[in-house]
Amino acid sequence: MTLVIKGARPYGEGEPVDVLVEDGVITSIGSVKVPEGAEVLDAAGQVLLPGFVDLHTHLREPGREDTETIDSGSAAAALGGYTAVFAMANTDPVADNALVTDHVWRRGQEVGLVDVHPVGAVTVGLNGAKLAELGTMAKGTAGVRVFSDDGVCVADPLLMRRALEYSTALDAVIAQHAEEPRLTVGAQAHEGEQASRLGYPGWPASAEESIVARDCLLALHANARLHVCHVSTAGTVDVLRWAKDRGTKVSAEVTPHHLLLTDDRLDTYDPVNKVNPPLRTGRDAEKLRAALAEGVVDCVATDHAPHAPQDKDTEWNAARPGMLGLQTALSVVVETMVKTGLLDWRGVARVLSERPAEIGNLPDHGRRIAVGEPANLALVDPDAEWTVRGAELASIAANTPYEGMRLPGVVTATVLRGRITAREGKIR
Ligand SMILES: NC(=O)N[C@@H](CC(=O)O)C(=O)O
Ligand SMILES: [Zn+2]
Ligand SMILES: [Zn+2]
Repeated sequence: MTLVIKGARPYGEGEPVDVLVEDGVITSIGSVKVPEGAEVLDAAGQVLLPGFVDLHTHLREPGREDTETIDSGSAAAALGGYTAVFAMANTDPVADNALVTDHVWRRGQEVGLVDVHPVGAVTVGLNGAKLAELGTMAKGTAGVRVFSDDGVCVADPLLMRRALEYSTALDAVIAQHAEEPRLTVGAQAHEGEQASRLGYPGWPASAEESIVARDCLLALHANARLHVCHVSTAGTVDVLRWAKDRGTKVSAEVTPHHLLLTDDRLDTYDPVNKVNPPLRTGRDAEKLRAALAEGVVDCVATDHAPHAPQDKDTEWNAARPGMLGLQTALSVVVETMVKTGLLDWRGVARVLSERPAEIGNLPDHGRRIAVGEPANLALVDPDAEWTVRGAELASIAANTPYEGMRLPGVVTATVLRGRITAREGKIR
């Protein structure tokens, strides 16, 4: 299996080069004579990046295969430039045991488009009452290294403390959906002017920030690793900075939608904009962008959350929160971070690939583009634009908030272990 990527610029830097890939490994970079029988990817004018890694995806299998499967979600991921994704545990049944986590891993490998790493639940049934068997999931075929009750918060501080303590022995990380549930009862939108005007019960910033602060302290005292899911407020950035300065082993992600969208969009009452945590203010989005550029927020994770029309196209209060993200993430990062001069392509590689691979403990993803390294790669046309159409995305569900938007940056090919998984918008 030989592949030559012709004329790409790694990290968008320097002169165009050819990259030779043999048996899944980069074996030469420079001017490459195409070996007989080799596949050629013409990459003139394109940026070559390490394949993206998504720490936060909802694939809905098992349980809601009418909205997304490991198959359809893997296709969306490959088309979005991803070579590895972490599938959240809030499925039905919940991924709170090795039977489910090993199934998700094996099914992902069968599909073969992207490495699907199951996230294990922290508590049995996501009920927040009893720790799940983290050790059994870690020792299974899937080798689970990320645990989360995402969708709900591990609100009990004693249970969170135990989970953090236990995770250190497994070399794992606890990813927290930071939402103090007592502060968000009935909440429908970011607590602020816009929610008051529209008459929605508010989701206060303090519900997120208080849990992040608490968990940082728990992690610091346990010398454990904490990952904060979908950071959405300016105040959380301040808490993270404080915790990191004190040596807390905390990492954090921001979603593309919290970088680009604000609660201004709620004027239309369209539930496509309903998400948890809610879209915040322009000031929050601006601070999140700066924090991502600086590294206080480590990476971008999609929180790709497919929903069926009957659960989403309803009146606002009844609609499920969440939005698609896998195929639009790169473009939203280009729009918010590259076009604004906050990140160069090296920075894009850091926030979409290198840091998430480190946090998720994936040794073969997020690697340097260099000889001897595994060929997990994404090729991006930096000058192209495209118009988002939910119906055309690979996901079964179509709940994209970017419908009809024109966005910059097109993923033209994705390579997993030397094999092309997506090319020119089509799955291979
Ligand atoms: N983000 C969301 O609004 N929804 C997620 C759950 C979650 O990430 O909290 C989902 O599973 O649909
Ligand atoms: Zn969540
Ligand atoms: Zn989520």
